[in-house]
Amino acid sequence: MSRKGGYDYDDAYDYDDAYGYDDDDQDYYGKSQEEVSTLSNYKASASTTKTQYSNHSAKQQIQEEPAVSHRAGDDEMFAMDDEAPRPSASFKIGGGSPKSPKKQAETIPTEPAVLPQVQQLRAMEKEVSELSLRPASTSPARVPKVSSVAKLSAVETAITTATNHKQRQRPSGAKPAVNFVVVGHVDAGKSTLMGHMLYLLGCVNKKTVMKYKQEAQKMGKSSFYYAWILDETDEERTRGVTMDIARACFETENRKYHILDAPGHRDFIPNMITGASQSDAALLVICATRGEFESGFDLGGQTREHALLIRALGVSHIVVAVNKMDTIDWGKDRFDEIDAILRTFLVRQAGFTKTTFVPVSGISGENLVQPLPASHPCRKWYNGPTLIEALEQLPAAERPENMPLRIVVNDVLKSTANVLGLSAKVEAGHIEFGDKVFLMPRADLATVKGVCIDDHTGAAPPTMASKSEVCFAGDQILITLAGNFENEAITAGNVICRGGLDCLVPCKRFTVRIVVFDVPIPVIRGTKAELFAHSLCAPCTVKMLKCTLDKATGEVLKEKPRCLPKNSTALVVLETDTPVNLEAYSKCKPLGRISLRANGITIAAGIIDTAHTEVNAALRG
Ligand SMILES: Nc1nc2c(ncn2[C@@H]2O[C@H](COP(=O)(O)OP(=O)(O)OP(=O)(O)O)[C@@H](O)[C@H]2O)c(=O)[nH]1
Repeated sequence: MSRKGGYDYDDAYDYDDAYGYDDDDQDYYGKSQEEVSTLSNYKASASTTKTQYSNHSAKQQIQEEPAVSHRAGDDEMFAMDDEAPRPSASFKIGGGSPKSPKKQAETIPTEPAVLPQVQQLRAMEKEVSELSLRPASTSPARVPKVSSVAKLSAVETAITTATNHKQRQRPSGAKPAVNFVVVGHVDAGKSTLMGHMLYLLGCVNKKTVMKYKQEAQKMGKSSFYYAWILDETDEERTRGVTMDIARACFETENRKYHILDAPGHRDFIPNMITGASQSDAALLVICATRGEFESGFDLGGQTREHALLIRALGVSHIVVAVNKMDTIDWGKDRFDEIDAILRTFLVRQAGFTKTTFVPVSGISGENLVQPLPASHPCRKWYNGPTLIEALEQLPAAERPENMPLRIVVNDVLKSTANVLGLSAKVEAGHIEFGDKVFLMPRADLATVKGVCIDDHTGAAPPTMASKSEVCFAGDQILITLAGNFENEAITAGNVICRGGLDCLVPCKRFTVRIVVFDVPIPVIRGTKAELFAHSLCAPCTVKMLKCTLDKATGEVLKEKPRCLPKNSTALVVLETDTPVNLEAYSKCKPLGRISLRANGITIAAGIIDTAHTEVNAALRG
C-alpha cells in the first residue's frame, strides 16, 4: 500500500461518512412519548445458547472482591403474578453481594488517554476501505498445532480447486438481522437486564423463570434469577459472574436480534472480545448507583476498556442502558451526570458518533419493553425511547453477501470423524446445502449437509443444523459438514471458505497498523502477546517495528523505531506461532481486525494491512 502523501488522518475525521451516520444526532430528550414508535408486539423467537469457550472460561480464577451494597434484596423481589411482571416504581433494594467492582477503581484520568489513537484507528479503517481493490472473494480458540507438510499440500489443493456455487440474493422481504454485544463493568446488571428483557418479550416462559427464582433463592442468590436465563453454567450461577459469552435471539416486527451477553469481569475480557468482534452494535450497560458507575469508569474499570475495545473492533453503534435507576430513585441529576461524563468519553475518546442513553431498571423491568406509565417519577424528565425502541433505531448493518465466503466457527457442537456440527457466523458471502467448502487452516474439504439460522427455541443448545436454507453474511448459523476430519483439530477460530481464487490462505506473518493503548511497558521487537481476532486467539510475536506514524497526518514519523510507547501509532510486523485465518482488512473487515493482549491487559488494537501469503501468490501465479 502506498503511503505517498501520508495517510489522510485528520483529527476531524468524518465518522459519519465512514459509518453511514447522519449529521443530525438524534436526541430523544424532549421528544414526546407519542413521537416514539410503540413496539408492543414483539414476537418470541428463541431462547439462549451458551457457547462453550473452554480456553477462556472456567479455569480462570476470579479475584475476591468486596461486597456491593446496591442489589435487589433477596426477600424484596416483586412477586411474580399471573400477568407479565409489572414495572414497580416502589421497588426496594437491599442485601449484600459477594462481588463488587470497587477494587478496580483508581483515578479518572484528566486528559483523554486514547482519543488520538482511536481516531487514528478509525482513519486507518477508512483508508483501507477506500483502497479495497476487489470484492473479497465465540470464546476464542487457541490455535492447534498442525502438521505443516500435510497442511501445505491441503492448502495447495484448496487454492487450485475452484468450488462452484450459485449466486444468491437474500429475499427482499427478509427482516434485517442485528447482532449486538452486551458489555459493561462487572455487576452492572447486563445478564439480569437481558434475561428480563427476553422474559418480557416472551422468549422465556414464566415457568422457567419461576424455577430459576426458586433455585436461585435456595442458593442464596435470589437477585440473580433473571441473570440465570443467560448465565447457564453451574459455576457462573454459584459465583454470580458471567464467564462465557451467552447467545440468545429475539425478533421484533422489524428486526431479528442476536444477542451476545459478554462477561464484565476483567479476567474474561478475551471472551468479551470474541463477542464484540461478531457484533454490529453494542449495548453498554452502566450501573447508575453512586460509586459503582465511577468504579466502572475509572482507569482500570471495564466500562472504559470495553468501550475502547468494541470501537477498535469496528463496532460503531452504541446504546447505553443506564441501569439500576431504582437505586437512585430515578433521579434526573444522577442520570444527567452520567450522561455528561460518559457521552463525552464515548464521542471524544472512543470515537462513537451516535449514542443513545436510556434509563432502565433491569431487575424491575422498567423501561425495557413497555413505556413508563405517566405517573412514573422518571416521566417527569424523560420522554425518550424504551430500551427496545432504542435498539430498533440502530441502523441495519451492510452485509458483504456477494463477497467470497468467510464463515467463522464459534463452537464445535458435534464432532465425529465424518460429521461436524458447528455454530458459526457468516462474515461474508452466502452458503447453502450441497456447497463444497474448505475448513481452514487445515484445508479439510467438506460438503454442507445442513445449514440454518441459529434461532433454536429448545432449552438445550442444538448439535446439528435442523434444516437447510440459504444463509448470508451477518447470519449466526448452525452448519453440518460431511468430510474426513481430525476431530481435535477443528476448533473455534477455524474459517470455512470456498476453494480457488476465493480461498482464504492461512498464514503467519502480517503487517498491521496498530494503536498502542495506555501500556505500562513500551512495545518492542520481540514483544510476545496474544492476538485476538474473530473467535481466534493465537500466540504471536512482534517481529518488526517498521515505522511510527503521525497521528494527525499518518505520515511516517520514524523508520524502525526502537520501541512503541503508550498512545503511539505504528506499522508493525506480527508473526503467529502457527498459521491462522486472518486477512487484510481491505478484503474482509471482520477477519482484518485484531487486538493484542499481554499480561492480562490489552496493549494494542489495529487492522491488518497485509497478510503475507506467499504460497497463495506463488500458486496463483
Ligand atoms: N437494584 C438493582 N439491582 C440490579 C439491577 N440489575 C441487576 N441488579 C443486580 O446486580 C447484580 C449483578 O447482576 P448481573 O446481571 O449478574 O450483572 P452482570 O453485569 O451481568 O455481571 P457480570 O456479567 O458477571 O459482569 C445482581 O445482584 C442483580 O440482581 C437493577 O436494575 N436494580
